[in-house]
Amino acid sequence: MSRIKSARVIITCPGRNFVTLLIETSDGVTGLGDATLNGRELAVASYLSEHVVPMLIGRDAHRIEDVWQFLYKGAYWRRGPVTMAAIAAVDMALWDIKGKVAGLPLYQLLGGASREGCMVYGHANGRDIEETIDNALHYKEQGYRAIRLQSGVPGLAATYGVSKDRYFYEPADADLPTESLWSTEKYMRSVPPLFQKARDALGWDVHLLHDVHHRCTPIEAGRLGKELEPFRLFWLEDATPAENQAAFRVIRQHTTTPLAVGEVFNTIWDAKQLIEEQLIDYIRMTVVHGGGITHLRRVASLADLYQVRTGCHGATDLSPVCMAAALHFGLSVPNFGIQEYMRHTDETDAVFPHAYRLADGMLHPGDAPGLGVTIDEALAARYEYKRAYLPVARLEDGTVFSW
Ligand SMILES: O=C(O)[C@@H](O)[C@@H](O)[C@H](O)[C@H](O)CO
Ligand SMILES: [Mg+2]
Repeated sequence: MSRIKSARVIITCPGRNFVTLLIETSDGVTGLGDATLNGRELAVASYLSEHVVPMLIGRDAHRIEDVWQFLYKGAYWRRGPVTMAAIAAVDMALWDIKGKVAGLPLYQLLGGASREGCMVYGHANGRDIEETIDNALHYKEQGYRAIRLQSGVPGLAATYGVSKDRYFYEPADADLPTESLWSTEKYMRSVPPLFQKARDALGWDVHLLHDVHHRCTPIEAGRLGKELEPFRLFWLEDATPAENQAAFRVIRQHTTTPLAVGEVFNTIWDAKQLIEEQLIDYIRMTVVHGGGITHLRRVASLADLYQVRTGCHGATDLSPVCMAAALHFGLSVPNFGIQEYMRHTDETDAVFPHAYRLADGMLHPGDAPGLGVTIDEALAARYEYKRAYLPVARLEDGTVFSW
C-alpha cells in the first residue's frame, strides 16, 4: 500500500499568487494540486495546512474517492469556495500520484481520449472596438478557432476583461481593491456594434464568445442575447449572477444565444437546476473551484444527460497545475465543449514546467505520467506572496455592484 507520507503547501508569486499542494507517498511518488482562490489565497492555504494535512498523513494514497468523501462529508460544513478548493487540491494531487504509479497520463485513467485535443478560446481585448478586433485578428492568425471579445465601454474608465497588456490579463492588481464605475446602459449599447464589426473583420469561420461577468439582470441579459443573435455567438457567459438558478429561465425565454455559467460555482448543487432544466448550454466550473477531478466528472456526467457541455474556466488565476488537470478531464469526457485559455507569463511557466501544448487552436495535456506538471521549488521560493485583490464595481450613484 502506498501511504501519504507528507503534504505541504507552497505559496509563490511569479507575477501572480498561486497556492499549490504537494503530496508525497511512502514510495517517494509526488503529486501536485492547485489550491489558488484569487484574492483569498491564504484562507485556503491555512485550511489545508491547519485542518486537512494532519488528516491526510498515513492514508492510502490510492483511495481517491474515499479521501474525497472523508474531506467533504467529514467536515460537516459542506461546500463553499475555500473548502472545495482545498478538497480539489488533494484530489488533483492524488490523481497525479495514481497516474505516475500507473505510468500513464491522467486522461488514460479517466477512460482515454475522446478527441484529438481540447479546443480553446483566447481572450481578445482592447480599449475600443478597433483595438479589440485587431487583437482578435492576431489570435486568428495564430490558429485559434474561438475568441472571446471584451472591449472598453465608451464613457467608462475601466471594465472587466480589458487590460493594459493585450495578451496578459490580470485583474487582481492591487494591495487593496480598486473601485471602478459601472453603467449597464452604456455597456449594453456597446456590445452589439462590437460583434457586428467583429463578424465583418473576422468572418464566420471562427467562434466568438463574450463574458458579461454577472452584470446584467435577467431581463437585460435576455435583451442582450436577443440583440446578439444575428452574430451567432458560441456563448454568452455569466449573463446574470447565478445564486438564483431560476433566474436563467427568464433569459432562456427571450433568446437562443447559447449560455455559459459557473466559474464561481463550487459543487454540483450550484448547477443542478440550471442543468436539469436545460437553462444553460455550457458549464464553466473548473477543477480547482469545482471540487477536483472526482467531483467535476460527476458534474459532467449530470450535464451530459441534458446535452450541456463543459467550458472550463481558464483565466490566469488557475495555475498550470489546474490547467493540466482540466485538459486531462476535457480530453476524456464525452461532453467537452471548449476550454478557456489565458496564457500565463513566462515567470509562471518557469515555476511550473508542464507537458501541455497548444497546436492548431487546441490544447493537449501531453503524455507524461500523471498531470504532467512539476514545480521548481527553488524558483518558486524566490517569489514572495503579494496580497492582491480583484476590483470592486460601483454604479454611477455609488451603489456597490457585481464586479
Ligand atoms: O472568464 C474569465 O476568465 C473571468 O471571468 C475571469 O477572468 C475572472 O474574472 C477571474 O478568474 C477572477 O479571478
Ligand atoms: Mg468569466
